[in-house]
Amino acid sequence: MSTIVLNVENHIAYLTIQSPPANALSSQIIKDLNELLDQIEENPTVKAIVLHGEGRFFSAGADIKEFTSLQAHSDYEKLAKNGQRVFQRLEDFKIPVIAAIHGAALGGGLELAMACHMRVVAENAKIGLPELNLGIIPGFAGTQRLPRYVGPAKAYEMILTGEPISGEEAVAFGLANQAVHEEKVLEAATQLAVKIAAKSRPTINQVMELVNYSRSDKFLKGVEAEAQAFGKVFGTEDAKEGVQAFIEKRKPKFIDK
Ligand SMILES: C/C=C/C(=O)SCCNC(=O)CCNC(=O)[C@H](O)C(C)(C)COP(=O)(O)OP(=O)(O)OC[C@H]1O[C@@H](n2cnc3c(N)ncnc32)[C@H](O)[C@@H]1OP(=O)(O)O
Repeated sequence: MSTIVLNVENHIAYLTIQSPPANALSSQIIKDLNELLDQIEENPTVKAIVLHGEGRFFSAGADIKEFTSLQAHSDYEKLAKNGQRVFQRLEDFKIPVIAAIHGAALGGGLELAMACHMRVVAENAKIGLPELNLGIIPGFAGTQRLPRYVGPAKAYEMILTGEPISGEEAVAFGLANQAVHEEKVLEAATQLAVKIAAKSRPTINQVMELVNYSRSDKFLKGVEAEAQAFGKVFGTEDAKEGVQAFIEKRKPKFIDK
């Protein structure tokens, strides 16, 4: 069964993605995340959140196998909008969220991590937006958040080549706060959360509200355009080919249509 588990300890809420083998973000996981945010919101003791994944990866992205169950452009657009809405809620949260990333944060996995406020990564983690390898485009606001962190030149390179960067590179480009050995990721994220949890909750809440104003006005427009484009791109032959090639574990043959 795929899910996310919530565990609150010493003012820190741990959200653990448990969806083997890749912690792929199915619609169910995104729904579960939204419900757990309701629970955290109702808990006045929580002052910091650590989001991590059980098993080999933080998350390898949206559930590619679930894509094959959808048909209409509007279904894919809805899938993108739903993920964007929950990730936006996370970014707007009044409690800081630290993503603890090991293994891989790819596609929707990185988009989820980018909606968090801080990222602690494994030095050897694979971090990227590989959607174009599937003949599709990012759909959970990756085209809007990645340039914000790494600047447009690196964002173009990462999205257009689909190639991941390492945790160490992610720190160098401003995408992550610190890179540590993969076995120390959760511990390092917890240490950061403990420092935050020592502060007064009203001051934490105020900072979360204020830093959000630094976002560009065009961000939400860009996010909406991305969801529409995500739906449209699924109408191409190349999207069908890319998704099928992933499932069949072979290289896609794109025909530019
Ligand atoms: C709006 C958002 C859109 C998106 O997010 S689109 C998805 C973007 N993400 C990706 O394209 C990443 C795809 N996955 C990979 O590149 C690789 O996988 C990894 C680098 C994460 C790991 O590679 P390796 O160590 O060689 O393992 P493995 O055999 O490829 O994967 C292990 C199992 O995990 C499943 N899996 C991996 N990623 C996904 C996914 N995103 N959705 C559904 N399943 C996934 C595989 O199929 C396989 O499963 P089995 O063991 O049954 O063959």
